[in-house]
Amino acid sequence: MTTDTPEVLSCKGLRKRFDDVTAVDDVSFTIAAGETYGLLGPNGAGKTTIISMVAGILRPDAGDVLVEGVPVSTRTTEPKGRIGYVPQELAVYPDLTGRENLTFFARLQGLSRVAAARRVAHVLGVVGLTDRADDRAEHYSGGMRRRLHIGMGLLHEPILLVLDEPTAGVDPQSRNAIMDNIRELAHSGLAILYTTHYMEEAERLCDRVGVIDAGRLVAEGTRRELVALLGERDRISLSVDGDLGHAEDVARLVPAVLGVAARGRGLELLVHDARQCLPAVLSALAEEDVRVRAVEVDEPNLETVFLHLTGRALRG
Ligand SMILES: Nc1ncnc2c1ncn2[C@@H]1O[C@H](COP(=O)(O)OP(=O)(O)OP(=O)(O)O)[C@@H](O)[C@H]1O
Repeated sequence: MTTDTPEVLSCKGLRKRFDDVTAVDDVSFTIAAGETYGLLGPNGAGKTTIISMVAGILRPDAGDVLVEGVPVSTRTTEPKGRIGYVPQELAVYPDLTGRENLTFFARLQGLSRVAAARRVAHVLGVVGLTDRADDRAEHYSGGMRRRLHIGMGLLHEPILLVLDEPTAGVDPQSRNAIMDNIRELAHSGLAILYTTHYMEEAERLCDRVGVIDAGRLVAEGTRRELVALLGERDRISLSVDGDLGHAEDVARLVPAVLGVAARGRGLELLVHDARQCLPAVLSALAEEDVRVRAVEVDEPNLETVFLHLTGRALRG
């Protein structure tokens, strides 16, 4: 890589241990301007630890974070000023209006009264809260509070926006609004680093995805590139009655089954050829009195990729 590459963020060989837990193990990736990069992994995989190091809040044991080629460290303010960091915990004052919340942070960042008012009005528009700007935040929905929170990360005009599970705990409609906001921000040229354990979000929103498992980046690429890692493999979804753990154990023993994960009220199976192996799966389950209510053969998705790479489900 040369110094004039268009990468906004470059992480090289990041490592972090907490006592005897290796939270992040040799993670490297880059994000270009206008690109949305998703870190996808289950709870505890190390996503928050990675982005805390990117945001300069946590010092890596090894490795570097560079923003436009300039190292980020916990001791310096530059180039942290180029990063908008939106952590999981909401920092919204409920008894202030949306506009007052943003103005408070804009003034803390040293903007004059006039400059703050102008910037806040712009950010309220970006996050779609102009109509409700003068209502107190305590009357906002969870999704609106999240968007206000994202707005706080945009006040200082960052070039890199870092979002830690920004849709956690919001309803599907608000989730869509948040994702629309993020897409617009990427179109405007921001580089976006996004963490999620929702496969659907990563698939819809991210140009490239880094799959994180137990602190390691186990694969990286576009959705198409990641699915191509599976080769000629199919995904079978089964809805079953009764003991899901037992059904999972039975399915795992069928020779043609490459991976099994319990999900919701059913099982996801990774197989070589669904049509060929389905009879064996169904008869093995029937022999063990597992009742199958529905069978679907689907295109592989990022969940299947995760199952293939780790042998486990992304989420239960
Ligand atoms: N301050 C800390 N002290 C000790 N262990 C920690 C600390 N922070 C994180 N860990 C551990 O490091 C690992 C990675 O945690 P991290 O929060 O980065 O995962 P995550 O992928 O962001 O999960 P989640 O989606 O639940 O936030 C976990 O095993 C966690 O328990």
